Amino acid sequence: MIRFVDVRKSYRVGGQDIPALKPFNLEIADGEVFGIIGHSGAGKSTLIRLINLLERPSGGRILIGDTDMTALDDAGLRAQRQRIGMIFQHFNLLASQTVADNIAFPMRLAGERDARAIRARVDELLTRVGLSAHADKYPSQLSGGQKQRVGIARALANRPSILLCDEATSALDPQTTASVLELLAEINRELKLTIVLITHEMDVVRRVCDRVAVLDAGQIVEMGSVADVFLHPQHATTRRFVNEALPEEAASEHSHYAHVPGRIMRLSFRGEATWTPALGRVARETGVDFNILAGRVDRIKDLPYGQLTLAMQGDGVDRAMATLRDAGIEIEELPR
Ligand SMILES: Nc1ncnc2c1ncn2[C@@H]1O[C@H](COP(=O)(O)OP(=O)(O)OP(=O)(O)O)[C@@H](O)[C@H]1O
Repeated sequence: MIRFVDVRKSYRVGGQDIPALKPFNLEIADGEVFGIIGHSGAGKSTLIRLINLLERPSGGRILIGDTDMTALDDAGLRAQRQRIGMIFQHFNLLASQTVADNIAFPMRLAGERDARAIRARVDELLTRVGLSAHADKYPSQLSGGQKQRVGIARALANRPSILLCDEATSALDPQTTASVLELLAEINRELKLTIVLITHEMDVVRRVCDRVAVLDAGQIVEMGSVADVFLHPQHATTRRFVNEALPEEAASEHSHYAHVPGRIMRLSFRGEATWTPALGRVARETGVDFNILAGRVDRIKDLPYGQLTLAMQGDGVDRAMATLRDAGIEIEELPR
């Protein structure tokens, strides 16, 4: 477990303390994929860098398991940092070293001298990230996605229990992003690593995270399971991020529905409810008419979900809503 207890962080700029993170508490469970989303300057990098103490907090304590990171001396901190791997937006590979040497670097830094043990571990990691044929290449000979895979292999070299991802897919195209996120999900599943990632894209959170915190101007303004936050965003900042991930619906919502007769409902289906034929049955039973205005079926990590915006008409609308709710479908009436 990673625990932030009353942590705050200010930067000293020109003799003044500028707050970057207001006091907060946060717990990240072992084995979860935890996302931190926020706009530029919200404090995401600061927060993630506090975990391995690349930034020192201005107050409060950061605990990993039973270890108070803030109380360690330099040697203790070096040892703890080996339990924490990190990957970066711009990969931070050593340009003059081969892929194999980049991956071996943290092992050598940790004092490993056995060349055969290093080679065996490098081969194992190259297989895991799908780059076995590229061991002797240099970073400049690789694509962005391949460079990030080297970054991931390097981060895993010393068998960490935590992996920090600092905008790890922001420099990649959508398809490469999807494959790197799939690799992170696989690593989380198979190695039971805790993953903390920061991003400014809700789609990254939706694909890979279990829980998410929304950071706005140095404050956590919303936190919860990705399904809850994604399907029912509460804070204005969260809504903006979710709408960016659902551009069609967001654009059509308020402008186009004004002339549509009936009551406008947004239905959210999760898990099994996504595939049940509840709508047709309820329409037959209650005599309501419905008109589909927008819809989407997708996944939140491994959970199938659907969202439908409907215009419903007829005397049975309230009864239809109650029946749909009984079937496990969440319904929200949109203001007109
Ligand atoms: N080393 C520093 N010295 C002074 N101020 C800093 C420093 N690092 C960050 N800040 C300030 O702290 C605030 C939070 O910055 P931070 O980099 O954590 O945000 P961020 O959400 O990661 O943004 P970005 O996505 O642009 O990196 C910003 O106002 C930033 O200007």
